[in-house]
Amino acid sequence: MPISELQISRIRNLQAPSFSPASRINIISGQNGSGKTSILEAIHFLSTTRSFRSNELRHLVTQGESSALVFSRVESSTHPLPLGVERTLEGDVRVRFDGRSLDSAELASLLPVQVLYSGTFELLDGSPSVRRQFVDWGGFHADPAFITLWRGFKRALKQRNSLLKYGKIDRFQMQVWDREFVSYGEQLTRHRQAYIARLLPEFKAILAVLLGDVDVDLKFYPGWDSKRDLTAVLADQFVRESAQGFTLSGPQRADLRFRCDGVNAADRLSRGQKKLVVSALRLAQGQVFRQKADRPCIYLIDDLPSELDEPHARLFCQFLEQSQDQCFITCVDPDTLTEFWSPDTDLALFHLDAGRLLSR
Ligand SMILES: Nc1ncnc2c1ncn2[C@@H]1O[C@H](COP(=O)(O)OP(=O)(O)OP(=O)(O)O)[C@@H](O)[C@H]1O
Repeated sequence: MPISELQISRIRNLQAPSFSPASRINIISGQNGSGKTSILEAIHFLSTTRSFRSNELRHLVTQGESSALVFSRVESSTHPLPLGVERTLEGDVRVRFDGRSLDSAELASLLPVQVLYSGTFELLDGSPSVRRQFVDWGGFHADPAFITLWRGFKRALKQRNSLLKYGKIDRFQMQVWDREFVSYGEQLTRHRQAYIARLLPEFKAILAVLLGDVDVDLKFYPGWDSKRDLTAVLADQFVRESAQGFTLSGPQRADLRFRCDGVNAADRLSRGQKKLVVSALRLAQGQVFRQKADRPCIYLIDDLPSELDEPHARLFCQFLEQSQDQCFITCVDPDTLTEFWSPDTDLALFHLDAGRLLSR
């Protein structure tokens, strides 16, 4: 569902910009500190009630204000529908869509976003939790059952960990949570594996175009030795877990492993190559989403030209153009980017000056 109208209030330095984005490509230019990334953050906030740059709301909310608000209209098969998200520093969250409240899962499913920004490299060299989030984004959008499994697993893990942490282990209670942990954990893992199996050919095909001869191998690690039964793994590690006070193996330790020429890809690739690998992953993720859901995603791409030479930036833009997704792309100088699109692509240019948005 593309966004056809946006009104942003009380986010960073933005001076209440209100605009009608193009259904396909939106290029937002401006000098350093003008607020380009903040526009992307505002759209991310609309889709998730969070920033992608900071876990703390107070950084997103304009200094001296007490809440952030983004109002929008999103296209539906008939007419644009209103969607508004507001969060206060006191902790209240209000999400209203077409006259009713949405929970976070409904909101995420309404407006799926893919983000590429400087922190995106973490997908290759950051902590495993970043890669699990990536896999789980796919699992969540691939199957409505996923969220129930994910929540069930999280609950079992939390209960197990609290029993282990407080030391007085009631064996009967532990068995109950072990059963839940294994049952949800195995189902969750099957969904994750199925998702990666679908993603992999798309990722490889995009990467072959973007990176040419450099081959990057992607493998999913479920979080324990997958040749072994998870129940047996829990039984074997119980004494060590009791000593350490938390669950050692299982889907909470799942990861993706990227290898290039037999070594960790993060240690081998240049920054530009890393950006292309991460872009290929995000593009592949959007492609798999579209095949399944038959609707586009929203891409938020911060400073697209940085790290990329002109031919690679052009190739990347070609993928975006073919995708039919709605894209918001920031850059300092729009001149290079504007010539990458075919004349019939719905394209809008915006320029930001100290938080004020001007159409170009
Ligand atoms: N909570 C806040 N309240 C008010 N202003 C803020 C707040 N947080 C950040 N700012 C300011 O808002 C601006 C936001 O910059 P942003 O990162 O969006 O700029 P940008 O155009 O993406 O810059 P660059 O090209 O350097 O990446 C900065 O000038 C920053 O100092």
